[in-house]
Order: sequence, then structure tokens, then C-alpha cells
Amino acid sequence: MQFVSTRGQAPVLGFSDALLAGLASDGGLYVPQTWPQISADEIASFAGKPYADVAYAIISRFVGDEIAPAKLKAILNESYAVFRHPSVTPLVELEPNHFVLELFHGPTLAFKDVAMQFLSRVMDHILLERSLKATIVGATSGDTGSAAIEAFRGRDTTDIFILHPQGRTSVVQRRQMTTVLDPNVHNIAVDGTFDDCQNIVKAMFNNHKFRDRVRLSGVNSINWGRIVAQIVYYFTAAVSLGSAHRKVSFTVPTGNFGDVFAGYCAKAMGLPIEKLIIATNANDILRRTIDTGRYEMNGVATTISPSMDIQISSNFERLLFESAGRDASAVLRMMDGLKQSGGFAVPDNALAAIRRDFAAGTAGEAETKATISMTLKAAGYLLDPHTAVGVSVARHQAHGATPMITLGTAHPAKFPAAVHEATGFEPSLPTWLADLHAREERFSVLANDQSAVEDFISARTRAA
Ligand SMILES: Cc1ncc(COP(=O)(O)O)c(C=O)c1O
Ligand SMILES: N[C@@H](CCOP(=O)(O)O)C(=O)O
Repeated sequence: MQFVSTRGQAPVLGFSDALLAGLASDGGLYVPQTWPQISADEIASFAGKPYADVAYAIISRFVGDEIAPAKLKAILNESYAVFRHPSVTPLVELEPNHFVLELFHGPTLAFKDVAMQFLSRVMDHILLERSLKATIVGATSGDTGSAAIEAFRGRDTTDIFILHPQGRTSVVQRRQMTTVLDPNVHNIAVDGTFDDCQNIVKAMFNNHKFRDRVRLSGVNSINWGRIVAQIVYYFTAAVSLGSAHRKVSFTVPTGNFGDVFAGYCAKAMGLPIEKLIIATNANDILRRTIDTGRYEMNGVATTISPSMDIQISSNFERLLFESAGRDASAVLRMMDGLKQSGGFAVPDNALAAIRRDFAAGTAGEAETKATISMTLKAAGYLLDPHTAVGVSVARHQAHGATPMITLGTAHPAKFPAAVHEATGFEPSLPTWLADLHAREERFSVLANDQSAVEDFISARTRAA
């Protein structure tokens, strides 16, 4: 399997090189050259199989012969053995015909663990085989960072540098990152928003001299290795409700568009998905785009679902590429508009294609809090604020007899203040994190400045 850039000007790469590259050298994102197809019979045969086996059936199609089957199976078995639920990502019925797919049973209590546990092991394997070290960078609004740090801590092949927006994550999210003191872990608090952090990360990838010198690699969902692992749970969830012989819909709390794009990939591979619903908080740029056909930035609002406080939704570029008939020049024009004027118009053909597969809705702050408290009262189920955005939006979608699955992207204990405000009840952390607030923290504060971050990394990485 080969991977092409959404901007059409970077080399076509195999799975391992696409993973190590992170962002394509032309600034685009890698997507598979073709979508492997999974037949209805094979999809139905996933029923009752262990999660790691389904993951192998799906991910091996993208890996091709680059990793020996036994090695890939071992990586997947190890990755999912660390989850604290036997099903890895269980499905819970919230109300008739509406389910929550719990993606937060990994070590850092958010859906990011599902992909990050795989990505760290597979990167480690590729680097060891090539006798290389890499510098991993990532931007986080809270969850990617903690999942990446947990997955990469202590690894000899990598040094990891995570940029978070200072003061804009929950305290639990921050401490999950800053209390990890392994020597290969470096936390940087940036004086800015998540978008500023993500811009610095992308700019470092576009500084080819720096990128090559420190052997830069990324762990945000711009890296195909993240998306490929997130495709799996769309299959396991749909199959447990009767797919491939029954359609399902998904509602996905959305920020950087990686998670919902993985749903699009599952559909492109043959999973019968009726609709993918993009759920946004007050940072509703994606809903406005679906409604109006214009992607228009208007400033980041701070919300109780901070991991979705994003305006530059990176993976939307992958969808634009697909829905514009894989026209890289159209993508280049749109991305240029975004850079020059903070917005662009989605071409009519692409917009029509997007609207066939996706719908979108927004839940504001009051609605999100009301959803948390109502769901606790009515169903005895405690939602985190991100999942609550999804549940609220899903409840407003007419889906008839088609089951609706809302992705449960984080555990409520990651956001105790918001949950307490909504319910008067403060969820406690699981035992392995019980002393989180007593642990020593270590992080450096840097200006919102690419060269300051590059200098910081150059002075510390072992890969240069
Ligand atoms: C808890 C939570 N929910 C939802 C999202 C949004 O996911 P995505 O950025 O893949 O759209 C994030 C961050 O990515 C998150 O951390
Ligand atoms: N919400 C994210 C933002 C980064 O998203 P990613 O999926 O592209 O890594 C976070 O928690 O950091």
C-alpha cells in the first residue's frame, strides 16, 4: 500500500515512511492511494472476535508486507492488553437505539490511547529495525499529549516534545502530562491557543533543515498511523449491532477532525454507515462550513470541552481531498486561502459529496451542562463534557430505526470541575491516578514562537 499527499507534491511513501514522516514534505497529509475493501461477509465475521484480531484484519491492509504478520499481531496484542475493559472499546446503551462507544478505558482515560498505544510500538519497531532515533513532536489541547507521553515514555528510540496551550487544559489533563518525569519526555507550555501550538508544529515540519536534522516525526492525527488505528472501533461497534447487514450512524465530538475522518475511512472500506454526524462545541467552524460551504475562522472560544477548542481542523484537509475528487490543486488553493485570509469556499462538487456522508450540529455550554445533568438523572450515566456535546447533538438528529452510536471520547474524571458544575458531583480518578495531584510537575514555558521551540528541542533531542 502506498500513500499520497493531499497537496500532491510530496513523494509517494509506503506505510513505515508515511508514519515516520508524520506530515508530508509539501505540508499536506498522507492518505492511502486506494481504499482497501472489506466484504460484507468478512465484516460480519468480526462479530465476537477479540479487538486485536479485528485491528489486525483492518490495519494489515494498510501495512502490506512492510511488517511481518507475526510482529504486527504481537504489537496489536500488546497495545490492547493495556486497556482495562475486556472489549477494549465497549458499547453501552444510553437510551433506546442510542449507544455510547466508550473509548476511554486506556491508561490516560481518552480515545487517544487507542491509537497512541499502537503508534508508539509500531514506531519503536520501525526505528529499531533502521537503527535510528527520532524526535517526536505533538500539539495538544490536553488529551493527545497525555496519551502520547504515556505511550512513548521511557523509549530509547524517541524523545518526545509536547506543546500545550498554557492554562487552557483541565488540571487533570495538564498533570497527566507534566508529572511524567522520564528523561525522554519534554512538556512545553506555550503562551497561546491549541491552534498556535499546532501551527508551530506544522511550521517545524515545513522547516526542512530542522526537520531533517532532528529527524522530526509527529503524533497528532496528521499522522496516518493515528487515523488507521481509529478506524477499527467503527467496525467493532457497528458489528456488535448487526453490521454488515444493518446500517448504523455515528455522532462524533469533533475538533481536529481525526476521529470522524476515521469513520469516513471505515465507510470508504465498506462499512455500511448511514451518516457521520460532526458534533461541535461553541467552536463551530465545521458545522458552519457544512451549512454554508465556507470555512471561516472567527477566533477560539474557551469552553468546558477544552479538547475541542480548535479552529484549524487539520484533518478536514483529508476530507476536502477525497470529496474534491482527489484534486490536489483544489486543496492547495483552499489551504492557500486559509493561510492568506483565514477562510475559503468549498467547491460545489466537494460540498455536495460532504453533505451526502456528513451532517453537523452544535451544543453550546448551557446545553452541554444540561445534557450531563439530565443524562445522569435519567440514565444514571455520567458523561464527560466532550461526549456530552456528542450526545446532545445526536439527540437532535432524526435517525429513524438506524442505531445511533455516539463516541465516548473521554472519562468524566478528566474534567472534574465541569462535571461538578453540571451535577454537583465530582468524579474521582481511578486508583492508578489517585495521587496525580500530589506528584511533582515539570514543564517549560515558551513564547508562541517557532524558533524558541526549535532551539529548545535542538538543545535536548538525542536524534540530532
Ligand atoms: C475528549 C476529546 N473529544 C473529542 C476530541 C476531538 O477529536 P478530533 O480532534 O479527532 O476531532 C478530542 C481531541 O481531539 C478530545 O480530546
Ligand atoms: N483534542 C486534541 C487536539 C489534537 O488532536 P489530534 O487528534 O490531532 O492529536 C488533544 O487532545 O490534544
